[in-house]
Amino acid sequence: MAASRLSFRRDGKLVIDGVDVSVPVGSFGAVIGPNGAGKSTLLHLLVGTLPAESGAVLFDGSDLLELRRRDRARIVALSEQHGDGDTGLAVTDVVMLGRTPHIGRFASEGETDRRIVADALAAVGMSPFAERSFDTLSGGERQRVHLARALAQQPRLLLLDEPTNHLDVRAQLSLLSLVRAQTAAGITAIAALHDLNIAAAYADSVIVLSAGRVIAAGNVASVLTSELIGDVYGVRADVLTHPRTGRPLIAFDTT
Ligand SMILES: Nc1ncnc2c1ncn2[C@@H]1O[C@H](COP(=O)(O)OP(=O)(O)OP(=O)(O)O)[C@@H](O)[C@H]1O
Repeated sequence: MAASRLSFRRDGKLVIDGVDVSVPVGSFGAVIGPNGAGKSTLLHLLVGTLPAESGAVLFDGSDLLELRRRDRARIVALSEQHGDGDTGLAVTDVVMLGRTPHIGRFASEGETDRRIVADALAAVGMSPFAERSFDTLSGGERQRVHLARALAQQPRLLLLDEPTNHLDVRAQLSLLSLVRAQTAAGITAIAALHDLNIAAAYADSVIVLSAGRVIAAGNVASVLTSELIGDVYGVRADVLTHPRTGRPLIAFDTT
């Protein structure tokens, strides 16, 4: 996946300013950066729910931004943390919405769609909640249903906006393992993350956004240095090496 020169303006102000993002197929890219840096906006540009002012998103030979909505939705899905007011739907129906781009215009869901939805719910550990009203779920349960809906869409490019938000530590690790399993199966994943240690532990590459611009990008170890963390977030941190994985381990200075 290679996005180039993406720009987006709000109230005349560039909030995404000529951004290039490249994430190899079948790998996991983390987008990090301070509040308001433009991470969510960038994901929305990639999935086409916000219109880019300029730029292209090349994936498997086509520019996703040029595709019709339905065709694009067969390739790229965004698991969001917001946008879930009262739906009045059962959990299984929310996840079935992910099948919309695959179901013929005048057709209805079939056995295959129901199996894919059941598998997606099982993958996120939400099968026991299938018939519950989505509106009664906790924040973490909703987050997992959002992911199930994106998985049911069977995208080749999976975008996740702060997917670990609301999740307890075990649910966080299991979600990231699930993303890792997806990339091992050839899916390309891009997640906006706040937890730098989660990014360091799971991502293959990191893209650092600040004020709508990419200020660093590359593999985790080369990008996540104490200098960069200091520059971007204005905090002090030592970057250690995880004793078993060899990946960066960030210890914030709280003294
Ligand atoms: N609906 C909106 N209307 C006006 N400005 C917005 C809107 N949504 C976002 N913005 C602004 O656009 C900029 C980028 O926001 P965005 O949500 O993409 O940042 P982010 O990096 O995802 O932030 P966070 O880490 O806080 O979730 C911010 O300055 C934000 O205030």
